[in-house]
Amino acid sequence: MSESLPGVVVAGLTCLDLAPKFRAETGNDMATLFRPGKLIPMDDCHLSLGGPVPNTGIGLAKLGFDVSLCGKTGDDVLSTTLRAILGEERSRSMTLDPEGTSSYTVVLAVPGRDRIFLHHEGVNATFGAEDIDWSAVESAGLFHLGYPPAMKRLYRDDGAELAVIMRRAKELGATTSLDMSLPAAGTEAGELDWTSVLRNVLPHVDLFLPSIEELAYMLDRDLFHRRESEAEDGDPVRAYQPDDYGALSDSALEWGAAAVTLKSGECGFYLRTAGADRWANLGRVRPGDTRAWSGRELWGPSYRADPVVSATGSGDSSIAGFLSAFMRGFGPEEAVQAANIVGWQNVRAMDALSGLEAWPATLQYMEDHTRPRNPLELDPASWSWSERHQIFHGPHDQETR
Ligand SMILES: Nc1ncnc2c1ncn2[C@@H]1O[C@H](COP(=O)(O)OP(=O)(O)OP(=O)(O)O)[C@@H](O)[C@H]1O
Ligand SMILES: O=C(O)C(=O)C[C@H](O)[C@H](O)CO
Repeated sequence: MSESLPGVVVAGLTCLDLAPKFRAETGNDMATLFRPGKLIPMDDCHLSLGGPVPNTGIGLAKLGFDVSLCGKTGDDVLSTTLRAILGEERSRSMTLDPEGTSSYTVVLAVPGRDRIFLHHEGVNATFGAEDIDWSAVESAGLFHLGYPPAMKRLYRDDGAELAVIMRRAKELGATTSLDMSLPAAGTEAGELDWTSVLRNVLPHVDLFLPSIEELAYMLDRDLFHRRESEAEDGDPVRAYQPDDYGALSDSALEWGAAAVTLKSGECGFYLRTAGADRWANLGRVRPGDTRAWSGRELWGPSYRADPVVSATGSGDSSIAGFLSAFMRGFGPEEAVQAANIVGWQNVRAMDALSGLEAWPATLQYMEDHTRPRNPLELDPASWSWSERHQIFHGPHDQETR
């Protein structure tokens, strides 16, 4: 018998990713690599869709959901390419703005280094409520929006337009989820008071899904810079402490989210949830067992990928995994595992979508407890490991184990 799954609308940033492939022999010493006047011999260029609209949207479609994509492109050759990759059917709900340029990202994925993005905002800067297919939201179970920090109209005026969109989606009965991106330092988004934006927006967001670095940047800039300098040349995510997760998620829950997840790259996926009262106020997609989702603090280690080809879009993919389990009625432990599995599927491929598999295969990976994980060391005095769920329970976790 086929499953009956809710419909989904995914809105927000859409772009074209151009990822020139570096050769292994090129090495990864950045100072030597990027010198004025130099020619770097490259392999072919991987062309793919970028941003949460295609990455999370098509990710969810691969996982079995019927998804409407609400993004925006200009009327140019990048748009023609983007729409050709997307296909006619999926492009139908996308807005075409004849006045603007399409957004693109040049992805510099130097082997063994975190990727660098050269990003052009293009028409994502003017994306607003009128670019959303509200008739689809009326019947959708879930409305997901991603990357306001790279979408000017959504973050200006303390996020007024974003708040309008999230409120309307909720009023139309959809469960709402929101993903972030890292505001670019030194730009308007980077200098913004994100606390005011989040205070305005989070009352209308059920599932808030940023990464640890994004939320630290938005709520505690000193902490963000401290962890960055502590990491020196390594991954700053590794420098964050469990108490940072607790403090940052506290604010997000206090301002109205029912759940906050903090994506943490190789350090895995963290989930914290509000109490039962907030869970009673979800949209059409809601857990069968509200209690299982109330007052939770869980952290699942990531899965070992060998090799990690590119982490581009791993956050978008992990969200597709998390939402997929959530919308199928699984508990929070399984939703965290699904996020880590789909994030892991993602990093095995250059782009955000080619590594992703269908739900039955994903479920099999989730159930395989022998699959190797990356190390995650948490203080056993406050974090306990559950053999049954293969997950850590934190000091704020209210479930009796
Ligand atoms: N190197 C890795 N090995 C295994 N899993 C990974 C790795 N990097 C990311 N993941 C998986 O993908 C998830 C999301 O990654 P990450 O935390 O980097 O998201 P993000 O910062 O939002 O990313 P992005 O903005 O790059 O899409 C992680 O929680 C983890 O499950
Ligand atoms: O990997 C990331 O951090 C991304 O933000 C991926 C984006 O969705 C996109 O593919 C880059 O343009």
